[in-house]
Amino acid sequence: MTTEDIRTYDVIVIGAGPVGENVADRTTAAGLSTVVVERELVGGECSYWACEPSKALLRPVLLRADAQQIPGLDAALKAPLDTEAVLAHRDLMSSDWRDDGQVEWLRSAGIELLRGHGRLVGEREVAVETPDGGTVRLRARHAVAVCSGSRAALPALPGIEDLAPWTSREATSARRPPPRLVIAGAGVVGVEMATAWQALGSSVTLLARTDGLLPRMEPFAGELVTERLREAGAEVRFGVSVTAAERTPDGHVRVTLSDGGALTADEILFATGRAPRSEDVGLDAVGLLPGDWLATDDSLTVTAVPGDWLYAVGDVNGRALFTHQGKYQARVAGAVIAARARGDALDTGRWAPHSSTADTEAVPGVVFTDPEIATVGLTAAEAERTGRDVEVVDYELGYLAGALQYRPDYRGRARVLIDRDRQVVVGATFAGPGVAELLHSATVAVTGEVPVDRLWHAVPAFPTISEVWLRLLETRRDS
Ligand SMILES: Cc1cc2nc3c(=O)[nH]c(=O)nc-3n(C[C@H](O)[C@H](O)[C@H](O)COP(=O)(O)OP(=O)(O)OC[C@H]3O[C@@H](n4cnc5c(N)ncnc54)[C@H](O)[C@@H]3O)c2cc1C
Ligand SMILES: NC(=O)c1ccc[n+]([C@@H]2O[C@H](COP(=O)([O-])OP(=O)(O)OC[C@H]3O[C@@H](n4cnc5c(N)ncnc54)[C@H](O)[C@@H]3O)[C@@H](O)[C@H]2O)c1
Repeated sequence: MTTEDIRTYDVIVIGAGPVGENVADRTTAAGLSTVVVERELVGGECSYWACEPSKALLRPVLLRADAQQIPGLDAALKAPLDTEAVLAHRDLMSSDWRDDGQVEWLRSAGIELLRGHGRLVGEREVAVETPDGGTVRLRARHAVAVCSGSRAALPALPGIEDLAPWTSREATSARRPPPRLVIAGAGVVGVEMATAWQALGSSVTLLARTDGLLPRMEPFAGELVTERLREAGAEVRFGVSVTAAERTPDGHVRVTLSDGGALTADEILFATGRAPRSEDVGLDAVGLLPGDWLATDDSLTVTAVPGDWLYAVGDVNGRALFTHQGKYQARVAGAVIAARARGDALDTGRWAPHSSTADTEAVPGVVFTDPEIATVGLTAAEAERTGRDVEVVDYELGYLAGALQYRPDYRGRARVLIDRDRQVVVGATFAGPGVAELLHSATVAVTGEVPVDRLWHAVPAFPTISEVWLRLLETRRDS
């Protein structure tokens, strides 16, 4: 290798998903020359096989579910969805799996793009295997940020390689609804995709190995989603998992279940969690184990590697697997890299600019099902598990004038957790139609550590679903 093969930048970013793009944006804005290495599409999982296509599939389903209950609109909305039109809109929202727009954005932001597969090969060094079969060696003056994301984790079932099951990628990009779709896994991907494909024409069987859906959330969230899925015609089964599955000669899927039962379907989706995309990024070259989550401290620095030059940001660090949270980490990591490059001391205290404190205190998330589930901070079970002394306050959203205006058959519930010592909200869950846009009020209350007494002065407009905040305070006062 000659010296001409080596290109030097201030910062190298591996992976141009939403997180890598944001790290690069922040370091470039700080005046650091930055190259992003991408082996597939600029925009990553979120733009093409996750957030964007899934929400494009779900929006018409949720809107229709609400509108069907509104007098004057109900009759017009009884007909099935126009599946072809929904899928065409999904294609548009996924930019037809072309990344020209995002490549142009990188260019306009002054970020260099190098297409190819990047691997760490030493301290501050990355080798990139380019599409033409060549290798480009990159050297970083300051930092390398691994933003390689995550992929679907499949269960270790015999013969799964020959089964060609759906993962989140096929579930978000399929060209038509399979007549019968079995979904294994009752987390966020499982319930969102069950909601979408049942409405788009599939007969969905959703298998949860737990005794409810969305097991990491407040139990009422999963109960409400189960009710609606069943009303929509899906079969939802608890306490059962897949023990074997095979593709039959006629292309169907034969599924054997842990309860001794069996199912035949056209496709099976494994929505059984994520694994870090870290098996082939050269972790062994820096003394780490390929395939592991890349653990970091709150400044997103990989502390197991000396020298404060290696960062892991977004899904690959396993801290909070959401686009918005990865982008938050990217803003923090960008500030950390820039500060270290200038020789400035870091400010890593709680809620300080160089600490991703929200990853542990206030991760917001919305599940776009009917009804929507919006959560931030702790659940009651997490509070109990971690020994936090909290007051739990519940309110039925269907009692609110704003909820009944929104949808006359409104069913939903809200729960907030109040830290007894500090008298601040440390967790909130809203489950009901249209609650997604309510979530940020709770996120602000949790991150701002707003005293509960002050919340009495935050007056929600009438008649909105936000009045739940007032009702929760009144319920607490009167109990
Ligand atoms: C079905 C589904 C729906 C979701 N919906 C939502 C949602 O509504 N809201 C939300 O907040 N989150 C959602 N998520 C989660 C969200 O998609 C992820 O949190 C987000 O994509 C993580 O971004 P990232 O940049 O860390 O990783 P990714 O988006 O996975 O991007 C990583 C990039 O790195 C590239 N790469 C990997 N290895 C290399 C290498 N060695 N060399 C070069 N390039 C490499 C990949 O090709 C990819 O482009 C959803 C996830 C799924 C599966
Ligand atoms: N709207 C959103 O923001 C959104 C949407 C989709 C995904 N996501 C993100 O993507 C991540 C991945 O979602 P996910 O649903 O794949 O993972 P998840 O971890 O949320 O759920 C996986 C589920 O599969 C179950 N499971 C695991 N192995 C199993 C097996 N062998 N058999 C049966 N069940 C099994 C688990 O008990 C769990 O309930 C989530 O953490 C979420 O943050 C976000």
